[in-house]
Amino acid sequence: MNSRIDEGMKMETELIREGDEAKRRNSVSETNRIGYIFRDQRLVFALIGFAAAAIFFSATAWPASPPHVVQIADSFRQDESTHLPRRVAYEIHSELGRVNAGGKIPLGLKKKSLRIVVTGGAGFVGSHLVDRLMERGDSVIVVDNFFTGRKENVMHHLGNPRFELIRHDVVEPILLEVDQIYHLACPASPTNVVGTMNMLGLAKRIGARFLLTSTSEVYGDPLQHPQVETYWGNVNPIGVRSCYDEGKRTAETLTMDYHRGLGIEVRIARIFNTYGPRMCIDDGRVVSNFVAQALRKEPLTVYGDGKQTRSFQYVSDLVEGLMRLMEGEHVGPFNLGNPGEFTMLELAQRTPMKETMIDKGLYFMKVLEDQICIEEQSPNTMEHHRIIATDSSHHLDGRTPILEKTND
Ligand SMILES: O=c1ccn([C@@H]2O[C@H](COP(=O)(O)OP(=O)(O)O[C@H]3OC[C@@H](O)[C@H](O)[C@H]3O)[C@@H](O)[C@H]2O)c(=O)[nH]1
Repeated sequence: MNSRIDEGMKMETELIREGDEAKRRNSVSETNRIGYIFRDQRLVFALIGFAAAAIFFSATAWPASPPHVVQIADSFRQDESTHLPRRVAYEIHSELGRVNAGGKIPLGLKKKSLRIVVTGGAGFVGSHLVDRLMERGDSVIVVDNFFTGRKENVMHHLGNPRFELIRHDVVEPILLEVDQIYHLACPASPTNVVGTMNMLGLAKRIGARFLLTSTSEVYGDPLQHPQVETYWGNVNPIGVRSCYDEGKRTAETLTMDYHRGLGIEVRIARIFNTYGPRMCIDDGRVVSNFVAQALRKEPLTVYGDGKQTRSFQYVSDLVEGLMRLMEGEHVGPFNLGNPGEFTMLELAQRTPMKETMIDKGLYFMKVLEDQICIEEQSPNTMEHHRIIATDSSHHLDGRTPILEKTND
């Protein structure tokens, strides 16, 4: 019995000794670890490493609120045309750094190229816009049904990997992934409203910024001169061209409704008479008519008494205006035109005819009876000056801009 107790005590003493031994070993290894850290200034190097990493990450990380998002918020405060916040999806889109439509870009970073669809991009104005966007380095999709547009206008981009051409009528919906939509396609028919709805639907679905090309014709036969954007116009709802005027007015209404109701980023350009290369010779406008008639040595058809006035802008000025409008912050209608005004008689007199007309008496053929003439149309371009800084070299005061450029 006693020997069993002795044995137990012995085991207990041994266990205690082993425990002490283990503790001693642990404390020795702890001392070794601490010693290891302090040896050869390892701790100093580790601290320097942490500090460097912290500086690097804080310098390269995106700010919590990127500059261009701040700009959108600022512009919202300036924007009196709406009380709704702007499209959230667009801002999120921007935060991802995939698009920067006019916002500030972080210092040192190259501006991202955009994916842009231009409806009616094979037409007169559309093709010039496409040229500029391609030149800027963007990826451009042209959607055109070629009713009035021509493939030749954009042929020179075929084969460029940043360019796509789709034959499509916008009265049918289309799904594309883009950052911006320039909606130029618009026949003078009631279907233009359907096309606009489809493209607004696309803008809503993909969170793209939408620019509607409207017209000075929304002012109808204006009672105010020159026309400011706040003027509501004087339009005949049942005239022969009313489907165009009223169609564009409805398109503007829809555009603003999509903006107010769904927060879509929208721009509206009210375009005044424009001329330049690639104009359709048979589009019925006064400039192309006069040029065609001069070339055919026919009398110029001056409608009415010829005292009605128009302003004419060169197409490159218009394209510049469209792009600045799209990239800028102005929501709501914006006149794009040239402030210089002419009567149609003056325009006819300025059309170079001398070599082409046999008899000076054939200069003008007045069509007096049933031509309905809008008396005065010219934009109030105070804002236009601010954003476009008009190029006076393109004022229509003679020959070359019309004849040379429309013939190339
Ligand atoms: O052969 C002609 C053609 C037109 N005209 C007159 O010239 C003036 C200008 O007529 P245009 O057909 O060139 O065009 P408008 O200025 O009325 O509208 C044009 O330019 C502005 C755009 O927004 C419109 O969409 C576009 O149709 C009108 O008073 C018209 O009666 C002529 O005297 N002779």
